Amino acid sequence: MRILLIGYGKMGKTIERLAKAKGHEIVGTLTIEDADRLQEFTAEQVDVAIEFTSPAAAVPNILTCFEKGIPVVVGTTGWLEQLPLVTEQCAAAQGSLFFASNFSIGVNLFFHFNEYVAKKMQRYPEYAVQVKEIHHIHKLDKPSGTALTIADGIMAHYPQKQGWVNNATHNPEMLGIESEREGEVVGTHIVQYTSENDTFELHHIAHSREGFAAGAILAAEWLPGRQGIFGMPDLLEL
Ligand SMILES: NC(=O)C1=CN([C@@H]2O[C@H](COP(=O)(O)OP(=O)(O)OC[C@H]3O[C@@H](n4cnc5c(N)ncnc54)[C@H](OP(=O)(O)O)[C@@H]3O)[C@@H](O)[C@H]2O)C=CC1
Ligand SMILES: O=C(O)C1=N[C@H](C(=O)O)C[C@H](O)C1
Repeated sequence: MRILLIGYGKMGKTIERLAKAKGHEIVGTLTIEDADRLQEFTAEQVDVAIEFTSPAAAVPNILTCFEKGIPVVVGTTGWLEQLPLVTEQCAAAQGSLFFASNFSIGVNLFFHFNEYVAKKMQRYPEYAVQVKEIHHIHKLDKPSGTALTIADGIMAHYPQKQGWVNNATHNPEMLGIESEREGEVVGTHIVQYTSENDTFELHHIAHSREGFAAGAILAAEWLPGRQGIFGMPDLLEL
């Protein structure tokens, strides 16, 4: 497959290495310096674009891919408040978008078990639930996209929660999401249930970026030929 990499940082470079090892061709790598070059590419030259940039850059890049008819796989986090606009534009342009806050297979299984556990635990009000995420110091968005997906999964089963706050909280109507930035931590997510007597946790630790990159390449192999907005549950049939 001919892949255009929009964003050539930590993720773009990892994806390039794994995609080439699978026999894919990288037709271009774009950074902030040459972002305008996206305009030069056409759907005839590119089978799929993979976008890992920054919260500010993601939506313009997605909309440009729609205009050009280039299917786009997006891993960038921190832009989801603009999902209604993206959804509208995707329908208008008959575009193809695959988005995941986290492309790792392990994290997507974690999402699945998180919902199962939340559904059970909400029957036991003596347990307080909170989410914690730890990432490297370069990360721009807070809370992480993954933590927000985890929070959605918990809140779906806790009708008393009105929303989330980005810190620990004793307010039973809010879900606390703690964010920690530390060194080069790749990505750690924890869901913690605590009572006076005990604590139990669901814990996911990414050891490298290869799991994210491998999932994004699977999505890029799956997306062309499909129209609409898709995510990991579609790909993994979870
Ligand atoms: N969904 C998932 O599984 C994962 C998601 N992420 C998310 O992906 C995003 C990128 O992460 P990461 O690779 O670590 O970040 P980096 O900062 O290492 O890389 C970002 C890259 O995007 C480039 N860039 C910025 N703006 C533009 C633009 N307008 N057009 C083209 N390129 C641009 C930067 O250019 P320059 O080099 O010139 O600065 C850089 O090359 C983040 O939002 C992160 O949260 C990360 C890991 C997994
Ligand atoms: O910025 C990162 O590095 C990561 N971002 C994603 C997120 O915001 O959840 C996924 C992963 O945790 C790494």
